[in-house]
Amino acid sequence: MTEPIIQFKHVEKRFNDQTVIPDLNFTVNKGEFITILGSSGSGKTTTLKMINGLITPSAGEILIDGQKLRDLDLVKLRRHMGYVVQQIGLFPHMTIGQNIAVVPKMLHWDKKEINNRVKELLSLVQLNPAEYMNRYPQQLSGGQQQRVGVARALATNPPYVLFDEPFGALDALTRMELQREVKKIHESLAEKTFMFVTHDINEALFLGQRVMIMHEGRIVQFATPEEIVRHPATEFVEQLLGTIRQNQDLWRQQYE
Ligand SMILES: Nc1ncnc2c1ncn2[C@@H]1O[C@H](COP(=O)(O)OP(=O)(O)OP(=O)(O)O)[C@@H](O)[C@H]1O
Repeated sequence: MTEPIIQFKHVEKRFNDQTVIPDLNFTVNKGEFITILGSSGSGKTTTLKMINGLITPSAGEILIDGQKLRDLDLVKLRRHMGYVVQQIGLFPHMTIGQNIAVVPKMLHWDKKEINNRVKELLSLVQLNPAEYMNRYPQQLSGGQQQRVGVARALATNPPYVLFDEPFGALDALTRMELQREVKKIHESLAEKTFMFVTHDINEALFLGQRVMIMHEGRIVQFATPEEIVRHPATEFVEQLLGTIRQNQDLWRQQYE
């Protein structure tokens, strides 16, 4: 059964006198993996940050699990929302284990529980706990650091995880590997809602059970990857799909 978990109702966002999001309406259901795709400046990050309260809407209503976001305690809300960004910001003077344990510690989990959780999460993101727990962030590759970022976001078992271009700076192969991992993690953790911002159409279509395509602050299509590929709703969506073909053509021309 579908259960609405994040709802935007006539949400508007203005920065100074510039309206970047005029009227946003959508519903995400519990357990969905949603990707948000769009060109630069289309409002993807603004939308994501309105979900965890880092940005406040200028008008309209956001409901989280049926409750008005503006009535919620934002500190508590954020503890229920994992957040993974491109510059993951691991604390350089803390070990990987300590980095993952920051929020559980704040919540006064006991030492043994934290230790077990750190090991469990490192295994989940395919990093051997014995090898990585006591290393420092600078002793890890960019891809490994992003894995730690994903582990840290999942530390307190939040029902929602928000991703903002987390793999944007990684090389293509590492990126693909991490996309597969994140997809597997979503499948293995029942009922977690993932919202994932990207400007890479391949990533959006591969990861999203539904893909929200944004253009100039509006949703131009919000549908399954199959529906988008079969029936692009606008010329902009067609152009996006066209970039996949163009890349393939470029590649072929070069080597034929
Ligand atoms: N704090 C701010 N003050 C003023 N304008 C802002 C602010 N944050 C975002 N904007 C503007 O809002 C619009 C949407 O920005 P947003 O970061 O949401 O886009 P995006 O789709 O995530 O882009 P990108 O893919 O480049 O990160 C842009 O025109 C941006 O300049």
